[in-house]
Amino acid sequence: MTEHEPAPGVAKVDPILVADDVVRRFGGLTAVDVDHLEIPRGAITALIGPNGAGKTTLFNILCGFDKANAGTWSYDGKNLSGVPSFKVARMGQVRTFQLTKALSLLTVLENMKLGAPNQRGERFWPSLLRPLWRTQESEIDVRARELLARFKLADKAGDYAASLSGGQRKLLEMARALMNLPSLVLLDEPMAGVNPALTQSLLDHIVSLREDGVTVLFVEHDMHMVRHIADWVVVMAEGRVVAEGPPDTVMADQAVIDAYLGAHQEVDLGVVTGRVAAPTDPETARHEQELIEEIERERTEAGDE
Ligand SMILES: Nc1ncnc2c1ncn2[C@@H]1O[C@H](COP(=O)(O)OP(=O)(O)OP(=O)(O)O)[C@@H](O)[C@H]1O
Repeated sequence: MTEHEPAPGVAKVDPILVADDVVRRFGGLTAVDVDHLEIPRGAITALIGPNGAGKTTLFNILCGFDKANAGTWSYDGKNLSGVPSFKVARMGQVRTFQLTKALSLLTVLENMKLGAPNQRGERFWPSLLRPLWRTQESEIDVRARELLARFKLADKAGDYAASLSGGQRKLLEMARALMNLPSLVLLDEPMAGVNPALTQSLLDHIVSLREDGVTVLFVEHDMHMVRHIADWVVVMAEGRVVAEGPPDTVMADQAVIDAYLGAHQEVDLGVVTGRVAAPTDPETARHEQELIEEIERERTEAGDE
């Protein structure tokens, strides 16, 4: 990946995501203070670090779910600073987001359709061009069902998402992100709250994304979880990137061990923790609500026909 020893901020041959001088403060607390970070294209990168290291905050900034106080970041050479998350998604960089209460009241198939790009959000034109809209609808339906089959959720298509187990929800979140044909997928603790049997299946799906040419960046609290699948590991502590490199090199790095042990995480290391729902920026929440209302209208129309 590089001719030099891996060090925080190391340059990559072909980065897909580049961040510079990104700072996020909450009152007097500096949650993120990253000088320079490059995410390699076509690889699986894990963002790890102890509790409170700033991983989630940085992740949310990179995909437009939170705003930084300072800094710039770009995806595929396009500046993303200040771009809201649903526009970031249309550019091909998609994050998974946890099933909110509203989304769990939709069926599994409807959840999948919500992940499709450039359709309902721009609905004036499609409604004027109804036949075209219908073609797009059936293409979306086919893609959704193919992905559900791949993620072994085909027989759940008509079930409410609320009825899925924790692990199945994680599979649905990942499958839904793929509706957007992304080139970069950001996964927020994909293994959190998942039983060991499904963890292996989730890990396999992450590896299969890379095989499809998709770049993956995922946040993980448990550093042992990443050893098997990450090509590259970025370690954060106290808002900063303290180390990066291949998993085995990083796990043996004294700065990394100190960061974890210094934060008194030794008891927590093997634990897969449940996470709170990711925050939603107001614009994305409004967009999501509009989509839900439209699905509900379509359900009513279908019932009337
Ligand atoms: N909305 C917020 N308001 C105030 N402080 C916040 C907010 N979000 C995060 N923080 C603080 O910023 C710091 C970084 O938090 P962040 O959630 O990014 O860490 P993390 O590395 O993802 O930790 P974890 O593994 O526990 O999820 C913490 O001290 C946290 O308390």
